[in-house]
Amino acid sequence: MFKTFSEPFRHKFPKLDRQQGNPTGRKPTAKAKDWSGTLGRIWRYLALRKAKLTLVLLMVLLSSALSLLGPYLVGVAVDDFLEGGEDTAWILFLSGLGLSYVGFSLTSWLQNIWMIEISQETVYRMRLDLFRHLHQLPIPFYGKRQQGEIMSRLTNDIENVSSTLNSSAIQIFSSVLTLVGTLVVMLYLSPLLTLLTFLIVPLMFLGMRWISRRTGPLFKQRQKNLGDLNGYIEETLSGQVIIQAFSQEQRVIREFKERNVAIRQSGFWAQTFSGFIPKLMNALNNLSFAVVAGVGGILAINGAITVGVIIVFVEYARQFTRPLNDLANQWNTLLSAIAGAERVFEVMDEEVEEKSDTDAVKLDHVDGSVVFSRVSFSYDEDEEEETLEDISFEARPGEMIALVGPTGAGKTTLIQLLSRFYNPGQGTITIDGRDITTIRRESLRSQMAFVLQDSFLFKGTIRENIRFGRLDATDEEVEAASKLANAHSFINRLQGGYDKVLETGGTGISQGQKQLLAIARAILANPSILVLDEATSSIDTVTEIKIQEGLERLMEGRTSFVIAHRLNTIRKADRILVLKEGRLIEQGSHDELLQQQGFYSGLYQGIGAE
Ligand SMILES: Nc1ncnc2c1ncn2[C@@H]1O[C@H](COP(=O)(O)OP(=O)(O)OP(=O)(O)O)[C@@H](O)[C@H]1O
Repeated sequence: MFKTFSEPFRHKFPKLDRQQGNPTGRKPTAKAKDWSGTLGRIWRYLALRKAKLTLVLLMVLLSSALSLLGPYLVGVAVDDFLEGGEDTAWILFLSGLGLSYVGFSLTSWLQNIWMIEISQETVYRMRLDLFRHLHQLPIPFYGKRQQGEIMSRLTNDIENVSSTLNSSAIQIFSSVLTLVGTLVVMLYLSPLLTLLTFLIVPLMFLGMRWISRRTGPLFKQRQKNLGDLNGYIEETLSGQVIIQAFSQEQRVIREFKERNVAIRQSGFWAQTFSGFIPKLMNALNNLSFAVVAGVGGILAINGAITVGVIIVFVEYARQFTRPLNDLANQWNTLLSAIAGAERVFEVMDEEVEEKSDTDAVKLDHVDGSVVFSRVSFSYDEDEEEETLEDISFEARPGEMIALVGPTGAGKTTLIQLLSRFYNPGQGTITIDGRDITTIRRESLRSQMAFVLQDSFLFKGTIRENIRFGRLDATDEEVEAASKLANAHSFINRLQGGYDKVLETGGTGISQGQKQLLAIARAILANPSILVLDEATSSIDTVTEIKIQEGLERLMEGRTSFVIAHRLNTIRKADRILVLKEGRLIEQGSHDELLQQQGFYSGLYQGIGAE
């Protein structure tokens, strides 16, 4: 597990936008782009509640049968009346009709509540699977996407699936059943009138196909636009301070508008096209009604059928087109839910960080000797220039290694390779003589801790935030670590002390205090290897001295890699690695490097002159 995680570190990742290659060298996974595949996967979730689903299907079957019974009874009654049947038949007919309606309501109600239960369970599992999966994805994945966009998949898209399952799925099924049932009875009553009613089916089919070909991509586009907008909102809300500091409010609003307009447009066209469906169905309905009534009338006059049959038929013809109507209406919801589900499965198909190669080992303890041999790496496989080129060095247990070099030289990249966020293109990195690709990531990272410029703090008490370093630490251990980190006195001065609740990101406490907490966290974690990113921003001298002291205690006996900006730190380092344009151009102690009169000594004059 990670000990600390920081904003500056995370900000490195968006650079991946430019990356077309595959950072981990793994094969990209095939994405679910097909309907049947997506439906099949939704089905697998539904199938987990097979028993309930069977009950629902039973209710649908019953309610569909009962909905067919009503009109049939009306027809029988009309013929009976015209033929001057017995008075008591009315009582039977009325009670039959009443029972069929009550039964219909009851079965519909039951199928509804059971289906709600199934669909809630389904999306509950989907949400959980997606969330779990998100936490196994490699860091480069997050560099390629905005957080808000990912959140949109967890919320909007899953919600879409849920509401469709609640309403549409059952309706579609019951529509299909009613259709089949109606058809059978219609054929039995009059094959000719059935054939006439059927004439509208090809028209409906063609109309629907025309419309859904247009709405499908539009719904998908709308979901995508919604994701973009969410991403943008998340980004601008978390970047409020910078936005206001640079007076960029207007630009942000303008960019928001562009995204908002995109949603309006895709939403408008999707809704407009889908709005044609009920209109088309209505027109075709009326047409079929007129044909059946007209031809039926002629047949009745000629004595080919009874009036009762015409009444039943007209009712069935409507009943026949109603499920078709419902199907057409639910089609849109279904399309948009499939688009949502596809986006959810797309993330689930992202390959997780290899959990462990079969022969990868778990390390309980490492001494902390780190060796880079001839390591080269490029974020973009197609790029000729490598980000790191032929890097070799050794860090012995407990040594402090300073990484220096101009911006963009590759210091952070080197750390990312050491923590296995990326794998080297060439060469090997070993810890205690073991190639890190043969060590389980989790166990590798549990030997490391990071103290970065702006360590991330979660919403929770100060105690919980420090305990993040080691979850089973006692209160005494948390306080002891805080004392060593020089954080104890400032924590005690805060209202609530260790129980003060911090907001996400640690708003309410200063940069320096955040760093002291990060140091306490790292001390508690007791790692063998430390990564420190020295603060570049100015911190008041008193806090800075406290931080330095805390860091020194933390570094004692651990192999430390410090992205160093301060002369003080650099001078104390056992070895300084000087990076320039991805190459390790010099290494040695401060004095050795000065004697070489090379790049470092030039850099030193610069730092010294500051
Ligand atoms: N995730 C990424 N995707 C693509 N390129 C990246 C990524 N991260 C860094 N780079 C590029 O790799 C090079 C080295 O970057 P790196 O962040 O390692 O430099 P650095 O020495 O840590 O710089 P700084 O001192 O400014 O933090 C830079 O050219 C940078 O643009």
